[in-house]
Amino acid sequence: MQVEDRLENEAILRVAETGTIRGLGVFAKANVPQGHRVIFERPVMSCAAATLTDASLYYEWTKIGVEGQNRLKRLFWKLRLLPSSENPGFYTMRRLRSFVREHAYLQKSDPKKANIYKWCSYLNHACEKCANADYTVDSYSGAIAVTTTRPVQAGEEVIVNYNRGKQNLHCTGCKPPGTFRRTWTILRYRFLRWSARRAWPSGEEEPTLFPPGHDPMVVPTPEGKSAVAGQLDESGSTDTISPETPRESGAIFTRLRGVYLSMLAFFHKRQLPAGQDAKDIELESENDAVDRGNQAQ
Ligand SMILES: C[S@@+](CC[C@H](N)C(=O)[O-])C[C@H]1O[C@@H](n2cnc3c(N)ncnc32)[C@H](O)[C@@H]1O
Repeated sequence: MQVEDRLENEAILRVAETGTIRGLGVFAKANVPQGHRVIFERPVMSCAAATLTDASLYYEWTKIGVEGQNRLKRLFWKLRLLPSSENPGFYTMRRLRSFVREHAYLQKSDPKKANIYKWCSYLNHACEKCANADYTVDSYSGAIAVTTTRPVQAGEEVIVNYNRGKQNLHCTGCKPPGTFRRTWTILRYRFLRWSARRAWPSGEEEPTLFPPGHDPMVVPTPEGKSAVAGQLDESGSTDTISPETPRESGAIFTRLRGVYLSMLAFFHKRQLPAGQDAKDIELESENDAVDRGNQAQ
């Protein structure tokens, strides 16, 4: 096997925003030939798949402790709004469960496990025809390998076909969503990411998807030189993104957040008994109360 055959994970991939309803995705930093193993990794978290509603996830989440939880929060922004705690409450567990449902791959061990991976949990779905890679999960160790099924160009998204069970994702390649659904999903998604970024305590370094000093555009080559990954296409295709293009504007999202909070307060107020004022209602206060109640039991 040649040295370049072993380049995988961060050596040839990066996680970036797709600019589509798929949210974040995994992109190739260099041209990858067909049949190349682009990802090989072990789970960063694992729990019993059939028991997502019972103690398994709770056990795993508390077992890794606050430090482990913070490590996962660095990898997955969707977890960042959750409090790190050795005694997570109802709300935390509910968010965690939906995260696992969305991001886990099944390991066919006995009992079946739901595994979260650093790279694979960012892979998006496409139909068999449009997918450019395939994966296998080792039923013993849970290690996952993703291999390209056709050549992938630098800047192209690595996509696999994983629509199974109850997940009902469309292939955005050959079945693009309608304008309304696309706009709504992208806005909602960006708003959530922006909130997650702001939720990180000020003064602490904001978590990134890459280690410090890592330049996602520079691809290490086997000879020890560095090659700059090819620029992404300018065709406006929704399947590729330009890393230089700033995609988020703080002002717009501040305004959107204001509108969103006013809407929440308005609907909340309608549900209150007459005379009670809703102006002090804070986001998630209901869930916090459930959390506290749960912990008190
Ligand atoms: C394994 S995660 C992939 C990472 C995810 N895109 C993110 O930003 O965290 C799977 C989730 O990505 C989104 N997704 C993946 N493929 C999609 C597709 N073809 N169309 C719409 N959403 C997709 C769905 O929300 C799905 O639940």
